[in-house]
Amino acid sequence: MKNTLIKLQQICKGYDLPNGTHMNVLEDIDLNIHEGEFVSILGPSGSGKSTLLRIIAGLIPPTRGKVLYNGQTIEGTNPGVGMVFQSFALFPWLTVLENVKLGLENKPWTEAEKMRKALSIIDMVGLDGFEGAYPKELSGGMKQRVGIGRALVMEPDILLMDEPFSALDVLTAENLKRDLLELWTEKKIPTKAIIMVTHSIEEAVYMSDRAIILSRDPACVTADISIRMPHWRDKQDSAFSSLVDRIYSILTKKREPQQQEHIEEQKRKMEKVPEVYAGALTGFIELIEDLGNSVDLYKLAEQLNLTLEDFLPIVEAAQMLGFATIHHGDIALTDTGAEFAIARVLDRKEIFRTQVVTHVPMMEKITWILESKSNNKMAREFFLEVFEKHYGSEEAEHQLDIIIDWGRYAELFAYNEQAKYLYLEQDASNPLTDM
Ligand SMILES: Nc1ncnc2c1ncn2[C@@H]1O[C@H](COP(=O)(O)OP(=O)(O)OP(=O)(O)O)[C@@H](O)[C@H]1O
Repeated sequence: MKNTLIKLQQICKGYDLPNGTHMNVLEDIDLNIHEGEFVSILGPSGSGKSTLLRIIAGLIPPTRGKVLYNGQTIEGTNPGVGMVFQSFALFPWLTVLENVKLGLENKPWTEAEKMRKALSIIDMVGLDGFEGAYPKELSGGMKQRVGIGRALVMEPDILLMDEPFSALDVLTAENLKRDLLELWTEKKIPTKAIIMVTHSIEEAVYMSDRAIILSRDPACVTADISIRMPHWRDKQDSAFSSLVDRIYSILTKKREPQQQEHIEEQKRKMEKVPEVYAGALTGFIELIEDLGNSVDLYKLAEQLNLTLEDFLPIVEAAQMLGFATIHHGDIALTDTGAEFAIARVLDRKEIFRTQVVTHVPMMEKITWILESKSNNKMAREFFLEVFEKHYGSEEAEHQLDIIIDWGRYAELFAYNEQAKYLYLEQDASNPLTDM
């Protein structure tokens, strides 16, 4: 059995929001990372992937639970990790060499030793000749090479990477992935394990030995998948694409049929809606219909040139509203979805209305409130305050925008953009009546 480098024991993390409520982000995460593993962490946007990585790094403490590194509980920053950030996080006033050497500040090595190690790592990450350059003189890919060099120069046992390639263009990212993988697989670096947060399933399957998949609200580990193909992996290979499909299915898995109490609980909790406007959803359903009603999600995302982050909410919304189902990585329209795709505008709105009222409990509450008011109107601010109590202020704005968009498309209510209030359609003839 391989040595366990990192052990997460029942990690929970929550945040107190400014309005006095509490949001649980991570719940009871148990995870062991072993020597020799390259592990990817995948999950929907906002699920808590970065939070988990920061807890492993000791940059933020868990609310409950423990992180052990080599069997020792971590208090404060984890001495065994080096971290690479999506945004590179370089100091613009320092040269490449100075940025890299920064990682060595706390190492008990002589200045000459630090210099030797820094120059050697700069060479290894492909920046030989750029030691004296400043970040503004470098391309994005080169900046991230500095970011990786700064983490690796510390000779950390564990390299943590938070979406290290997502700020780079595709070719640059591919190039850097190959170079990093070469350092890792050919053991040119003493790193014992790598943990990478990514939105790209393909990247995870290409690079890592294990994919950990998180759910959302709060995040739990829903799957832990071994990736046993030897390097270098061929993305065209059927084993490669079937694994990508499998992970896609897990990430887009429709919720299991729920117990009545659970449904009631979700209603109370005001389940979040995916952040997708009705127009985008409609276009997506039309596209599936044009492609023959059923299509491989992974290939579709690739063809549309969308990242998982862009794509998942659309798929989630289509499932949530009963327009589509996912099976083995393929998305297929339901009968309602197929009917919606070819319906005329007014029929389409009616179908959308039925689906939204059935599947989004919040819609019924909003229309009920508007009906109950004698002037059939209510300020956006009122709903925002209610939403803030549940989601926090930033999320509340997004959620309300989507709910308003869906409600307007379904013609359940209208919205006055200038005066910022919701009102029932029959009031549309006189939208400026006093509130
Ligand atoms: N300091 C904080 N205070 C309050 N909420 C926070 C804080 N940091 C993160 N969050 C919230 O915690 C949740 C998880 O955030 P996190 O960045 O870990 O998710 P993620 O999966 O990495 O997201 P993404 O895929 O979009 O990068 C989000 O809802 C975020 O708004």
